[in-house]
Amino acid sequence: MKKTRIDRKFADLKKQGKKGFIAYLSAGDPNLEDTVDIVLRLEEAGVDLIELGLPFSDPLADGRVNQEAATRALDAGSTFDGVMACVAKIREQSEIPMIFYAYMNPLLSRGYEASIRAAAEAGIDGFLLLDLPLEEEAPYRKALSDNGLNSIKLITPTTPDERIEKIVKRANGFIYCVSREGVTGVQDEIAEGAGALVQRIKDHSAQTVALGFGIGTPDQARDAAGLSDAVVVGSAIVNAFHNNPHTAEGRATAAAFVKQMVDAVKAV
Ligand SMILES: O=P(O)(O)OC[C@@H](O)[C@@H](O)c1c[nH]c2ccccc12
Repeated sequence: MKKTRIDRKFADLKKQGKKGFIAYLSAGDPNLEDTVDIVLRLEEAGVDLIELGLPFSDPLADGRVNQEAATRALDAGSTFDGVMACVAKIREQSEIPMIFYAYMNPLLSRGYEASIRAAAEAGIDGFLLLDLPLEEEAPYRKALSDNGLNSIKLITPTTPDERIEKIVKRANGFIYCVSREGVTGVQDEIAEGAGALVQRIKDHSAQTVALGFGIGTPDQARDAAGLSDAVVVGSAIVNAFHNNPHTAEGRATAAAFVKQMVDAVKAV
C-alpha cells in the first residue's frame, strides 16, 4: 500500500527524534464550519495528527465530555455527508494527517464500502473502527486498504499477549495504546501500568505506539510522551474549545492551551 500522510508524518518525526501529538475532537462540535477553523488552529499550535470523531448517538467507549460533544454535533445537524464536506474543506487548506474515529453502526447503516470510499475521497487518511471485533475485521481492513487508508487499532490493559500479537499484524498507521480501563476522560494521573503496556506492544511490533486516555495537562502529556512515540489528548481539548467563548479570542485561548501540551511533548 502507498504510504499515507500518517505514515509519512511518523517517519518524519522518527527521523527528527521527536514525539508526536495527536488531538481528538468531535466533528461538528459546535458545528461543521467551526470544526474547519478549530482543526486549522490545532495545526498551527503544532498538532501532528487529527482524530475526528464521527458523531454517533451511542458512543459506548466515550466518557461524558466526548459524549456531550457528539450530542452537540448531532443537535447542530452534523450528518455523514456534512462531515465529508468539512474534511474536504480542511483538505483545501491543509495536509495534516486526519483519521476518523467511528463506531460501526453509522457505517453499516450507510453501507461501509461507500462510506469508506467517500471518506477517502474527502481526504481522510485512516480509520479507527472503535467497536469492530478483531474476528470480524477482514472485510473492513480490505475496504480501507483498497482505498489507500490506514487501519488503526486499539490495544487496552486487558488485551492478552496472544491477542496483541494478532492485532498488531492487522494494524497499520500506528497502534493506539489505551492507558487505562474504562472510558475516555481526563484523569488526575497517568495510569500506573501505561508504560508497561506500551512495552508489551513494542515487544510484538516495531510500529508507532500512541498513548491516550486520561491525559489533560502539559505535565501529563510530557510524562506520556516519555513512555511512548506519541500522545493522544481528547477530552481536555474538547473541553477547552467548548468552555471558551466561540469567538476568535476564545478559540485562540483554547489553542494556546493545546500548544502548551504540544510544547511539553516536543521537549521530550
Ligand atoms: O479523552 P481522553 O481521555 O483524552 O482520551 C482520548 C480520546 O478522547 C480519543 O482518542 C477518543 C475519542 N473517542 C474514543 C473512543 C475510543 C478510544 C479513543 C477515543
